[in-house]
Amino acid sequence: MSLVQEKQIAITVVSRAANLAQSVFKKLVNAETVTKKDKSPVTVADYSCQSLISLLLSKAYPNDPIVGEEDAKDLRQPTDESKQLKNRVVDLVNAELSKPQAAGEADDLELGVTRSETELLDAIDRGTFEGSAKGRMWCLDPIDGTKGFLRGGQYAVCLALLIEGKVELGVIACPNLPVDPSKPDGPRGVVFGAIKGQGAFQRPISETNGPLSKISMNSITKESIAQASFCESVESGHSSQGDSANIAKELNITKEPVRMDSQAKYCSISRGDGDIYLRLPVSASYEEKIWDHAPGRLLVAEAGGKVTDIHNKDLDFSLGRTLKNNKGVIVAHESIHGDVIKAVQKVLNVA
Ligand SMILES: Nc1ncnc2c1ncn2[C@@H]1O[C@H](COP(=O)(O)O)[C@@H](O)[C@H]1OP(=O)(O)O
Ligand SMILES: [Mg+2]
Repeated sequence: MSLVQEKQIAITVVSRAANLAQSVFKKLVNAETVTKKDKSPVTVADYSCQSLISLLLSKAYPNDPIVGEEDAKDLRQPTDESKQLKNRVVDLVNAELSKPQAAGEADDLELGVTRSETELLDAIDRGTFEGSAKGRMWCLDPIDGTKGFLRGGQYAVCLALLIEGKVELGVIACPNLPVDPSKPDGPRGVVFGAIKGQGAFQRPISETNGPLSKISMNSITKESIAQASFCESVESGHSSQGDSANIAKELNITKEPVRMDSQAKYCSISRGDGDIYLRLPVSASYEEKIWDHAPGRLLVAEAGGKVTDIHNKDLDFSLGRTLKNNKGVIVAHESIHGDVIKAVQKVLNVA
């Protein structure tokens, strides 16, 4: 199967999951959010989107492993809370699966058919692969930016195909991102995608048969770097906002940072809504997860940008479920990435 066909499949499954997430978002109540052992929140949308995407991917690629953020352990517990959550996941996924195939959606996914509870829970657990430098694997964050999802901000459904540890295909759906950035109150919901060597594109999620438009980062030079705008996490625990303010000062950037959750940051700078994305380590021990960066990294690279860590090293997706050989993430247009790295290393006192 060619990467172009794989792209159509990835866009279809991610867009379906984005529809599901949007429908949950409209009706989300606190009872549908649970807190995992590491204290991060997880919602019915996280489980449902992982189930839906893993199930559809397994129709198209029965032998491909999936590195997904969630597992179904908590849904398989014999408690009332677990059963309630599980039933809701099964209902939501089947509601989305039962919608017939629309024009433009990929063939061979058996859309229009509901599934048993066992199939849907097993699909979630297909995401427990440990990662590998060899062969093919999919990398899935069913709802990236769960905190953004809960606060009505940005969140993203994120999927990437990796071959021999390198990202070959990336698709990200952002249900809450304006289709046209110059109309923040206009329609929302955009799907982004990239194939290595073939560029980056976007399309409204709802237009399953619509054209994909090519996107690129703003061209920016050393001379215009002071006019750049940068984005960072809303959560100060995910990226040091004090360090980013000092880096901005070092680059003579005066615009306030744009704070948003999830890989929507990669998407928005890929289409020129902003110029730089800084993710600066807060804790020395945190290892970034591959599903938080795989599609975003390819999207930016295909839109003219460069993505490294604070040591100017490429992100290495071949070492398991985390980027254990990297610290932080620095994203900017190729023409200014070196200058941004210099400022980062000066402020953080690293080389
Ligand atoms: N200490 C941390 N440093 C960086 N990222 C983190 C940290 N803790 C959690 N994350 C991850 O940041 C991602 C969201 O990033 P952003 O702030 O850019 O929206 C989530 O996937 C979250 O993982 P998790 O879902 O396991 O909590
Ligand atoms: Mg995430």
